[in-house]
Amino acid sequence: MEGRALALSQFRLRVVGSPFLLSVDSGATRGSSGASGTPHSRGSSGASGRGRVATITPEAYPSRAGRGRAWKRDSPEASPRRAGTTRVPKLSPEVSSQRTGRTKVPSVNLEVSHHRAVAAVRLLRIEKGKAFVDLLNEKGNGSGENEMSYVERTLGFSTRCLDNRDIRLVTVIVAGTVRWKRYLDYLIMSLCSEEKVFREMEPLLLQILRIGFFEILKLDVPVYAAVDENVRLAKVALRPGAGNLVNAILRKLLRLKEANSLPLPKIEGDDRAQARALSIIYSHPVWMVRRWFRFLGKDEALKLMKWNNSDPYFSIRVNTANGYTRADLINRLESLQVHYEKSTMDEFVRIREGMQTVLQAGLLKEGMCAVQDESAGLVVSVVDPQPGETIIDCCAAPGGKTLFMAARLSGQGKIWALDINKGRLRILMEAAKLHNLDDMITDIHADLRLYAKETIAKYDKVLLDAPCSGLGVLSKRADLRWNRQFEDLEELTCLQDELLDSASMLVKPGGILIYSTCSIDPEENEHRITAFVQRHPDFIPQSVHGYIPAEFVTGEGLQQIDKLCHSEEH
Ligand SMILES: C[S@@+](CC[C@H](N)C(=O)[O-])C[C@H]1O[C@@H](n2cnc3c(N)ncnc32)[C@H](O)[C@@H]1O
Repeated sequence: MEGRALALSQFRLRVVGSPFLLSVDSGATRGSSGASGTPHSRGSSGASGRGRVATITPEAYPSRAGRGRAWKRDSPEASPRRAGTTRVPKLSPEVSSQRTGRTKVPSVNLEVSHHRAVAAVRLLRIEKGKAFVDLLNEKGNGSGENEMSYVERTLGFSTRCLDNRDIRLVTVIVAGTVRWKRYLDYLIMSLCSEEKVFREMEPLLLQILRIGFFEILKLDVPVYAAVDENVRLAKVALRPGAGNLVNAILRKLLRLKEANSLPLPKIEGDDRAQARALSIIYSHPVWMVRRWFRFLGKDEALKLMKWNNSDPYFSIRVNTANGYTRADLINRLESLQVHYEKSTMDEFVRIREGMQTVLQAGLLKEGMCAVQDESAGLVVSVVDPQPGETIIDCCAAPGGKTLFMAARLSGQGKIWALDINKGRLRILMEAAKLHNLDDMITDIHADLRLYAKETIAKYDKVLLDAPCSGLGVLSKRADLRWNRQFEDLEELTCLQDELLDSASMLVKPGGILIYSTCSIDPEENEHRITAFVQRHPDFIPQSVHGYIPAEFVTGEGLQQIDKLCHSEEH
């Protein structure tokens, strides 16, 4: 008999889980329940009551939980809406000492465009590995004050505190500038009088130029704003000469853009040369482009790069465990005038703009919803938690899927959330408590490879949401493409094999093992399953058809790759 392993790669609809479904070859059915030999029984009780939770779930921000940035508005005087207003407010001494720990009152410089100044400093810090790209955050949790003190220290003056519009602009500029870095740098270098000028450019000046280039080329910001504001920022933050250089280069860029003659490389020559040209035009590392040429073909590689460069939307999952329905969530969004789209998945809505409003309105704190990718929801749909089942989430933290699975159990059943990272596990349990799901979830702080050897516990369903390259989420994680190296893949695939072997030891006879990653790379997906099934002929790959909406499998969404794996008749 032939089994089928479905590999779902997901770049078209920004759907990022690639769940693989494997059942133990015991002839038992999917619906079996009850852990055998499970040592962690705390009893499972219903998820009643209304938890109050402020959570940004990890799907959207996998590596940033608990490290957000926010700005607190100090006073209306300190926050005039636009740059360039004539009044120059001073922050109160109280605010000043809160922010900086010093008694000195920093002067707020209103000559510069505040969001550009903050974006430039943030870009500088990202480049040094000391900040993250996202800015989606609730204001007022204190971390924004740190951010502002970085701005003050770096620029030598304060900007006023940012309002929502500024925060959105910083987010757009920072994410876009990071995403388009290779393209922008190529052009900046081409427009410098000599390469040395670019190579030796001081870091802050380079960030200001990148912002100007990005605004002109990708945001179509009016000339006077893109040129004048960035020139002024360079003059004030650096020196007049720096402003003159920015002025000269940006004006040169404008002329070339108007004449439609940007000095970009031609897509010609052999595959290697074409990959190099495309890596500049679409701003990706060359090794990724070459890899996608090989695995996907040129056309698909191109589509993927365009997709990675598009603005992501956010998905929000309504928290049914707290008694809310999607209609409740939609009502709230409408009252907040936040535009949304319904997902084909019942619990989800999509938001392109207005996330800041949702956060500030406290919808997450109320436990009404969580930010979660639909792709993560698809993985949970493939797990298909049934009341009464025992499930172990082997790489659980910070817990987006654990919480959704627990909600789907409708108060009956039990989930064990295992992770090697204690801090992330703590975040998971705090969220579980706020969602009133903590009775159903037990955390296990362990290395899965050791835990699997030592325990006798077996579970109905075992989810392995493995650590991966994240190559399927490049549009949401703008910096990831620059942080990943080709060599990472080999290390990751070894770890994935080890974790799969360990996870398989936890599946009870007749149980199910689900493997998912947020990568589109076949080495991390199909190849791992093929290798696993060869090592473990007692596991039979199953189709995920019937578990997730067909749209995600065959439509504009997930690309479906069917792969036949031979297994023994049973
Ligand atoms: C992709 S993330 C999991 C995301 C999570 N499933 C969710 O939905 O929020 C991978 C996780 O694997 C954990 N991990 C890595 N190596 C591990 C190991 N040897 N044992 C257990 N967990 C591990 C990491 O700490 C990380 O939290």
